Amino acid sequence: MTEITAKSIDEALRKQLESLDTSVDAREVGTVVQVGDGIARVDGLKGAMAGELLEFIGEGGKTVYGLAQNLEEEEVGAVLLGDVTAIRENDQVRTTGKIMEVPSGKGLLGRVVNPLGMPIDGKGPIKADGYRPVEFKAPGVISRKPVHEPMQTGIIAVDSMIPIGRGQRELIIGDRQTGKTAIAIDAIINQKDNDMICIYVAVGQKASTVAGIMETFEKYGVMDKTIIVAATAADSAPLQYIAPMAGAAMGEYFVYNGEDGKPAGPENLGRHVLITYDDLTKQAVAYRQMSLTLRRPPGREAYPGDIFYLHSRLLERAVKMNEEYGLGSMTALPIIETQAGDVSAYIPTNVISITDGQIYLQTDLFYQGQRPAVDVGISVSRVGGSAQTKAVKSVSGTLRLDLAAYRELKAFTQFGSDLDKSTQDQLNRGARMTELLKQGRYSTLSFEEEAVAVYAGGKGFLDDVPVSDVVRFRNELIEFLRASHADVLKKIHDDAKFTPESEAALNAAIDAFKAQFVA
Ligand SMILES: Nc1ncnc2c1ncn2[C@@H]1O[C@H](COP(=O)(O)OP(=O)(O)OP(=O)(O)O)[C@@H](O)[C@H]1O
Repeated sequence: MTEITAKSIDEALRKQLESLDTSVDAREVGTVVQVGDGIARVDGLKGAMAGELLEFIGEGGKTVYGLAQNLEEEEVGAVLLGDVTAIRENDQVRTTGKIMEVPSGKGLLGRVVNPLGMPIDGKGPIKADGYRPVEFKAPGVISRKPVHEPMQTGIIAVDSMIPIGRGQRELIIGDRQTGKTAIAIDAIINQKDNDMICIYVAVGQKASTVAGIMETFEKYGVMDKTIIVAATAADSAPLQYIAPMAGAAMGEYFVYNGEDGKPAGPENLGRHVLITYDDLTKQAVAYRQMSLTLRRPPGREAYPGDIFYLHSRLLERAVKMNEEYGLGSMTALPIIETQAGDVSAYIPTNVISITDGQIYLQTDLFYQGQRPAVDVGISVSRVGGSAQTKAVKSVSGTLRLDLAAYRELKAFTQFGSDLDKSTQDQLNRGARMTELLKQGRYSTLSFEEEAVAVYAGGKGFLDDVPVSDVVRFRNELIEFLRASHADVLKKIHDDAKFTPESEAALNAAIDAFKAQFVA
């Protein structure tokens, strides 16, 4: 008989353990100590990670998911994402070992989903190609490329003076009811005939508004390449908080994967995505609500200290990848609502400093009938210039100057009526150029049409057209060119710039149009 020693016991146990071939489920289990206002305090989850998905087991085994937010010494503070009423004190909570993910893939195109990726459009289940984390570390500079391709919005005022490039983050900012959403929607509608995939994230809007937007997209034929992620005003604060990140995650699938669903690379090109966050003010308010109920210390305007980090983390995810990573891009158009034009409030200044430029919309202009109400004097695009099409760029320089001179002179000449001819000419030109920038909703133009419109103004073809007829002149001129001089438009489109030949042909065409235009 062999002698039993500590060593032999140790060996025997070791052998037995090695022969076991089941994986060990090392999830922690804790209990709810307190629940209310959509948040829960959980005891016993020492190893929970920040942002980890927690599984709450409620009444009758019903599972509700939550997000671990506050990691304290004794407890974890979590926000609940589902049916809050199903969770009571002493219910079990398990860690899942992963951070929150949303379904992604082509199956989501044409659908309206909530921030968890569940369909809310009544069109049946969604077949996802995979899952992506809602929090994703933005790629570093080494894998990026400077922004260089245009992202046309089809709006003359934006494309000519505040050009946006693929991969850029351009803020749309203004008071309520100034046409912020209208610009974002027109930009999506303008992607109808190109390779752009669009995502519209609605935060804290009415469900009826979201339904209206879906109908608009369907009407203009872009819904099949668009995903609408909606956390409506009736949804809980955590859902509104997560919505922009969920939308970004759904977009990233297309940027980082090729057409075949495999990772993008030099041979397998990534796709282009346009994402609009409508709006980040409401997301910030939802996050503030969450943070206060979690008893985080309030900072400026009662927002938590990491609100800047929240928005910068989100907007850094807009990218233009380089050749090695498949050249995909994600362009972000965040929207921020200001109160009485106050851009120096906390959230507006934060987002202004994060983005690559902003489109300012002004209430005064809106009510004067200047729509879109873009204040071109203070709107900027910091990187889009290098992405602008040459045709538009060559005509927009004079437009900017004409408008700047006009603004200055107009203020100055309000007091006197005796004007010399050159001042009068500048005022006339400016008034027409300002008029030229007026554009109705859902009437986006291609870049060659925009270039032609600005060209006509800059070359003085409008100088003898009454100001009240300028918009009609522009619209009819474009119709005329489309109908009987499509070759001129096509030439400008193909060259992407004005050549002496196309200019001569265009001048002749505009003259022919003017001869039959009745003012
Ligand atoms: N270019 C335009 N031409 C005519 N009407 C416009 C134009 N742009 C916007 N509008 C009208 O202005 C109103 C406000 O537009 P929109 O809802 O886009 O503004 P918003 O700033 O997003 O508003 P909210 O503060 O409600 O989010 C709408 O009725 C819209 O139809």
